[in-house]
Amino acid sequence: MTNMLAIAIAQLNPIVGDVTGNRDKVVAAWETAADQGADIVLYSELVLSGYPPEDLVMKPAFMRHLRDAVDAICAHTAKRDNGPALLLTTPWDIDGTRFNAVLLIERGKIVDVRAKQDLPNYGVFDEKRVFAAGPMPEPISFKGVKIGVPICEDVWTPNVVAHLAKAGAEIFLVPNGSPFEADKGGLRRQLIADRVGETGAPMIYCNEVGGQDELVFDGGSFGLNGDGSLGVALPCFAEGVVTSNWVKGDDGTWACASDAPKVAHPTGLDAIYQTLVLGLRDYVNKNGFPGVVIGMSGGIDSALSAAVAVDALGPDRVRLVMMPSPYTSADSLEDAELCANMLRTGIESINIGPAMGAFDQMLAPAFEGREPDIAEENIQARSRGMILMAISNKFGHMVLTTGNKSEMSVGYATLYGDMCGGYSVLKDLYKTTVFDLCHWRNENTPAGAMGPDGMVIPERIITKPPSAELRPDQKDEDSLPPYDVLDDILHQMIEGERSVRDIVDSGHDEATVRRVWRLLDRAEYKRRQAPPGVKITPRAFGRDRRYPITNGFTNLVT
Ligand SMILES: Nc1ncnc2c1ncn2[C@@H]1O[C@H](COP(=O)(O)OP(=O)(O)OC[C@H]2O[C@@H]([n+]3cccc(C(=O)O)c3)[C@H](O)[C@@H]2O)[C@@H](O)[C@H]1O
Ligand SMILES: Nc1ncnc2c1ncn2[C@@H]1O[C@H](COP(=O)(O)OP(=O)(O)OP(=O)(O)O)[C@@H](O)[C@H]1O
Ligand SMILES: NC(=O)CC[C@H](N)C(=O)O
Repeated sequence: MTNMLAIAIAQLNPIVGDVTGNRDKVVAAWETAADQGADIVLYSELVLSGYPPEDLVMKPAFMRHLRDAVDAICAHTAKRDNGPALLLTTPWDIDGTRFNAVLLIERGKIVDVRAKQDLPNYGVFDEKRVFAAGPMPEPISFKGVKIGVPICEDVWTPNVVAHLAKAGAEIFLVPNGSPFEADKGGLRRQLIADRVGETGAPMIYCNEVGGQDELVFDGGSFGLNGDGSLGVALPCFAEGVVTSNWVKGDDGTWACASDAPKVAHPTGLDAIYQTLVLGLRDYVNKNGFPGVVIGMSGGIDSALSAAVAVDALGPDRVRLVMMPSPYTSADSLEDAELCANMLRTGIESINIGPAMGAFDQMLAPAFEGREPDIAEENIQARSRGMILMAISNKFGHMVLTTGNKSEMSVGYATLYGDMCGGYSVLKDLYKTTVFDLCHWRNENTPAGAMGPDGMVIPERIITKPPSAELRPDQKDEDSLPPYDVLDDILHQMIEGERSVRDIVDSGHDEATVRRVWRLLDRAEYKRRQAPPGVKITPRAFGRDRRYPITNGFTNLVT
C-alpha cells in the first residue's frame, strides 16, 4: 500500500454533446497529468458528455458514442508506461440501466465503476428524469488506498460520505458539475469543510468550468486536508490541470504537500461579472457565432451588455447599433457614442424614423379614430428588433438582448421588440445590481477580459434616470416604483417566496406590493418567450422558477 499519491485535478471546459472533442480534452489533460507525474487524474462530473447532458442520454446512439470514446481513452492511455489512472465520469449503462457514473481506468482497463447515489432534482437539476440512482457506493481501491468517490450532490448531505467513511475510505475525490450562483463559492467550501469535519478525511473537489446555455460552471476546484485546512486551489473561470502530492502521515491521515498552489477565488461583483463574461463567451463560441450585435441606446443596460460582450469576445466581434427615433435625446446619442469609443468598438447609426412613418401610414386606416398609445410606442421597439435581426441574418452576429431581471419580472419590455434576440447577459440581474456592476467594471479590469482597462461606461449613463424613450420625456419611474423599492419587493417575492403580508410587514406599501405581485404573475407569458440568459441568483427565471402562465392564484390571497 502506498503512502504517497500524486493527484491531478483536471478542471476542463467540455461541450455538451461533443463526445469526440471532450474525449480529446480528457486525453490531453491526462497527458499533462502524466508529464506532471500524477498517479491518478480526477475529472469533473460527466466530463465526457458535458454537464448537464439532458435528454441526449436517452438516445442509444449517444450512449454508444460515449462507450466508443471510453474505449478510445482506454486504448490511448494503455500506451504510455506508468501513466496515471483516470477517475472518468460519464453517463453509463449497466445491465440496461443508465447511471451518472465514474469509471476507474487503470493501464487501459476499466477496473471499477461507481454510480451517483443522490440525484438532484430541484432548481435547475432534473437528473431523475434521465438517470437511475446508484446503490450506496463502496470505496474504490487504488494502489492499496481506499478512495471514496461520491459524485457532486452525494456530498451535499452527510449520508453517502458517512457510509464511505465507515467502509474505510481514507481520502475522497469528488467530481462536480456545480453551476455558479452568487456567493456559492463560500457555501461549497463550508459544505466540504463540514464533510471533512465529519470524517477527518481530506476531500478533493473537482468542478467543471465553462458556460452551458443558462448555466456557468465557475471551476474553482480545491482540496481540503483532513483538519479542514486548504491544501490546493485552482483558479476560477479557467481550465487547468494541477497535480498535488498527498502524503499519508504516521497517524494514518492524508495531507497535501505545502507547495501546492492555492489560488484565491473571486467573490461578490468580481465573480458575478466574470460569470457573465464566461457565460456569453461560451454561448457565442460554442454555438459558432462570429460575434454579437447590440442595440446601443445610450442607456445603462445596453452599455453594460456591451461591456460584458467586449470583455468576452474582444471589440472586433461586437457590433453596436444606435437606432434613433424622434424621441431619442441628444444626451443618448452622445452617451452611446462615447461608450462605444471607450469600448473601442465603433458604432453605426440606423434611423428608425422612416420605419415609424411607414407603419403609421400603413396602419392609419385600421387605426382610424384611435389615439396614439402603447401600440405606436411598441412599433419603435419592434422596428429596432427588426433591424437587429436583419443584421444578424446578413452577417451572422447573434442579437444580444439587454433586459434585466427587474424588467423581466414586471414585463417591462416589448415582445418581438427589445425582447428579440438570442441570449441575454443581464437576465438574472436586478437593476440595482446592474448599477453596482457598472461602477465595479469602471474601477476594475476583470481577469481574462478582452476589453480595455479601466473606465468603459460613461458616468452620465450610470447617473441619469433610466428611460425607454418611447415617448417624450418618458422615465421608467413614471410606470414603475423606484428600482431600489421594486428590487427589494421582487427579491422577497422571487428568491424569498414571501407572502404579500410578509413583504408589507417588512416596510413596503401594500398597494405597491400587490401591484408588483400582479405584474410579476402577468408577465410569465413574456418570460416564456424570452431568450435564455446567465443564471446568477438562486432563483433564475426559466427552469429554476417554474410558474404557470394561466394562473388563477392571485394576490387576493395573502
Ligand atoms: N397571457 C398572455 N399570453 C400570451 N400573450 C399575451 C398574454 N397577455 C398579453 N399577451 C399579448 O402581449 C401583448 C402585450 O405585450 P407587448 O406587445 O410586449 O406590450 P406591453 O407589455 O403592453 O407594452 C410593453 C411595455 O414595456 C415597456 N418597455 C418597452 C420597451 C422597453 C422598455 C425598457 O425600458 O426596457 C420598456 C413599455 O413602456 C410598455 O410598458 C398583448 O397585446 C397580447 O397580444
Ligand atoms: N435609440 C436606440 N438605439 C439602439 N437601441 C435602442 C434604442 N433604444 C432602445 N434600444 C434597445 O432596446 C433596449 C431597451 O431599451 P430602453 O431604452 O427602452 O430601456 P432600458 O431598459 O432603459 O435599456 P437601456 O438602459 O439600454 O436604455 C436597449 O437596451 C437597446 O438595446
Ligand atoms: N451536479 C450536481 O449534483 C450539482 C448539485 C449541487 N447541489 C450543486 O449545485 O453543486
